[in-house]
Amino acid sequence: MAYPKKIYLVGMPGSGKSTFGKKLAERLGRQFFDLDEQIEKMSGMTIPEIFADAGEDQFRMFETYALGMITQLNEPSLIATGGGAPCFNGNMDLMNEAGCTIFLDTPLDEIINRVSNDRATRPLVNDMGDVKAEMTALYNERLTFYQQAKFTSDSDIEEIMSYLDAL
Ligand SMILES: Nc1ncnc2c1ncn2[C@@H]1O[C@H](COP(=O)(O)OP(=O)(O)O)[C@@H](O)[C@H]1O
Ligand SMILES: O=C(O)C1=C[C@@H](OP(=O)(O)O)[C@@H](O)[C@H](O)C1
Ligand SMILES: [Mg+2]
Repeated sequence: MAYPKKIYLVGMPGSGKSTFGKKLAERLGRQFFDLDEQIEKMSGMTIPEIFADAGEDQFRMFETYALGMITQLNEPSLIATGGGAPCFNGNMDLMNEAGCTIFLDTPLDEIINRVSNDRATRPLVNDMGDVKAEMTALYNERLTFYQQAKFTSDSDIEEIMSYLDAL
């Protein structure tokens, strides 16, 4: 059977959605979209600029709009979402209705290491004082959304392919 037309990766910032998403899209032979890149193209601003100049609420509006646009495209695609995308404006329901959602469940310690080395491009993390404590709190807040994904994996491409093959 054909794979779902839309496959979305969800998970914490730093879990590897953008990096792993490209690999998985290649393996599936389908188009890859990074939601943040689409927002940057659409707005003509970088993600840090949007947060600084327009604020997070405006960013969330752009994010939901871009997600809707990509979801409506007819061709099959793999979409790496931003870490907050599933947690606002009913986006998780939209993704679950439109296709298949996969939670990249990278261990929190690994996520904290990665984002600590990579703060400038991540406005949410850049504003954190105690990254470890605040990332842990964010993870606990968001887990309820991420757990609504149809499948969970720690970026194991073979495990994910087996799941998709069995659909
Ligand atoms: N499997 C991996 N092993 C080690 N580092 C990784 C891995 N995947 C991603 N990274 C690094 O972690 C950071 C976050 O990855 P990214 O793909 O941007 O995550 P996300 O899109 O979920 O925020 C980047 O610096 C990236 O190079
Ligand atoms: O977790 C978040 O709210 C965000 C995560 C980022 O994407 P990544 O998860 O790809 O880093 C980006 O959408 C924005 O900085 C907000
Ligand atoms: Mg990303």
